[in-house]
Amino acid sequence: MFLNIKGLTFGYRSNLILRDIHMSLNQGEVASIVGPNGAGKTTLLKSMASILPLQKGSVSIAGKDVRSIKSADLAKMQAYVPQQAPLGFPLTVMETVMLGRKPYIRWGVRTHDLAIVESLLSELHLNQYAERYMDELSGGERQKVLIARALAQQPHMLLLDEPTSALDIRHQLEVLEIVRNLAKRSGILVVLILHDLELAARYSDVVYMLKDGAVFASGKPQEVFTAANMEKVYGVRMEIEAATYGLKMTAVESLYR
Ligand SMILES: Nc1ncnc2c1ncn2[C@@H]1O[C@H](COP(=O)(O)OP(=O)(O)OP(=O)(O)O)[C@@H](O)[C@H]1O
Repeated sequence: MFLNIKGLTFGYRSNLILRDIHMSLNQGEVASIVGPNGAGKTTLLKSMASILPLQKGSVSIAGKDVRSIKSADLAKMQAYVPQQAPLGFPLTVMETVMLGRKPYIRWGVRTHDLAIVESLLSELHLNQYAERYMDELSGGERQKVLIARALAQQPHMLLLDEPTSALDIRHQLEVLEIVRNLAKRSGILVVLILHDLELAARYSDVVYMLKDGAVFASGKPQEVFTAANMEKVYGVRMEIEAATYGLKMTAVESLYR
């Protein structure tokens, strides 16, 4: 297993958020973390990314405890894209994506770094924005640039917090297809937080469904997205059927009325 999480428990002050999480993920897999608002998805992803300190339990990557990996090495192994990133001082799209190369750049930008950035801008159809400043982009365009920056890191593990929330349907599919191809082609482990469960079913090999900070169900999409699980976790009665591309889920009624 490439990523192993054992007994991860985390709290903000006395408030327990994650309870005894166990996860095992392989390279080349696309895994989604789903669950209702406040279930602990972002807290879990930040714990995986070593942004939050480990309080209890362990996280290991390629057999190594993350606490024993130097932060410069960790930056080459994993890339994390938050829901929203602060803009900071003004940078162009090109400069922002180039920041992803930082862990590899010692004395200056090489033609190799430039080639990687240019190929990502082209793959994500961002070339025409290369010289634009980040605050001159739409929310969706900015989200794609942040994904390009993460890919420029050439990580073994890509952690994306709701990468499609600001994107229209065409760009949602574009981004998810790019990351899925990357997982399959380059053997990267991709972990996504997704609220759109049909997209999660369509693009994930494995799904972790959280409820109140614990893993309620995990496995293949069709094993996790059952009407019984949806009712218990989301409090919504749903009809779920197999579709050409994954699963079709229709909310029948909320149980809170
Ligand atoms: N910095 C913080 N300090 C204290 N509590 C926090 C902090 N960040 C998050 N929380 C709390 O932790 C819980 C889990 O938050 P988290 O952001 O992990 O949930 P989530 O499942 O990602 O939610 P959403 O779907 O709404 O993004 C929430 O109750 C939230 O209020």
